[in-house]
Amino acid sequence: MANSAHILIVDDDPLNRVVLENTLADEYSISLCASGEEALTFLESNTVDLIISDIRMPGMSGYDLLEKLKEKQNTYSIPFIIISASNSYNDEAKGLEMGAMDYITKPFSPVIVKARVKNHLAIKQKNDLLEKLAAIDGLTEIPNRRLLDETLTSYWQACSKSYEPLSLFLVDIDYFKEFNDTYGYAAGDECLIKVAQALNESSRKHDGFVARYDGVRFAALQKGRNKDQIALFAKHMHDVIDDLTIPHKSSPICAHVSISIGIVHIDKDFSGSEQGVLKLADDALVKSHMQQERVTILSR
Ligand SMILES: Nc1nc2c(ncn2[C@@H]2O[C@H](COP(=O)(O)OP(=O)(O)OP(=O)(O)O)[C@@H](O)[C@H]2O)c(=O)[nH]1
Repeated sequence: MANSAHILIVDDDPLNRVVLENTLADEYSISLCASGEEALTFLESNTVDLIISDIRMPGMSGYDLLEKLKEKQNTYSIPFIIISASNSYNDEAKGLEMGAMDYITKPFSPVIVKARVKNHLAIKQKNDLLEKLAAIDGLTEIPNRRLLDETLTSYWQACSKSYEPLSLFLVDIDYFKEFNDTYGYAAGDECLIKVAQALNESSRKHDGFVARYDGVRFAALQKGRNKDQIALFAKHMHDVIDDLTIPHKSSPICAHVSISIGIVHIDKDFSGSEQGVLKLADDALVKSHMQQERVTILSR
């Protein structure tokens, strides 16, 4: 990231902006804003890796800007460096306590600014990697249950506000215990990886989300689709897994690995909780198993 990192400089003084830009432009891509308000608007449609901001600016101060950024999920983790003419310990302490990563006083040494920026970008890169790893399932390398819970909450909030339909799928690999017993646990792992990757790829192609839910079950989310489209997507999931043609000689229902699907389709009724919907999807999956249906869709 370091060489292609994008840095936002916020300062009302044009000369300060130019000096900082000249200090960093050789190594990074730089954007400039002349006020906190302008920076907030800029960040609504742009992503940056680090922000360097003055404190005292007309209108919104650097502290106010920092406070606003800390309130938003998409900006709270951007490293924020304060650059200020004030060498008061109180100002420095206030900035650091509010979550700024560093405090540099003006006039500054270009070498020191460069070194500090480089260090903070390296820390951010490691934090981003850790965050990514914490959201990925170790075996299948698709999103894990933690990311599913977060994504379900954000889809749930968005759909209940916009009255868009939301569908939650639970997908189970059929007779997987028998698969492990027949082919061995390592082959079982390989099968899980293939199924997970296939479901993930097809779901991403259709603007959806898939995660490993537990053991051999996966959860998928789709927004804004009516019941017919959902039934069609479930058929597509079956086709994708059928096309893998992974032999399963001990399955009583199919010569190769197959899946069962339970779906809850929520059309406007967002009462209750996300966890309640997961339970309903589980009920739909149990129904699919009991009635030997490939798909069960419950609506509410
Ligand atoms: N190889 C492998 N097996 C796993 C893993 N996680 C869970 N399993 C096994 O998957 C099997 C799941 O069994 P069940 O939940 O009973 O499901 P099933 O045999 O597919 O039965 P139905 O759900 O009725 O189709 C268990 O035997 C688990 O030990 C894993 O990461 N790797």
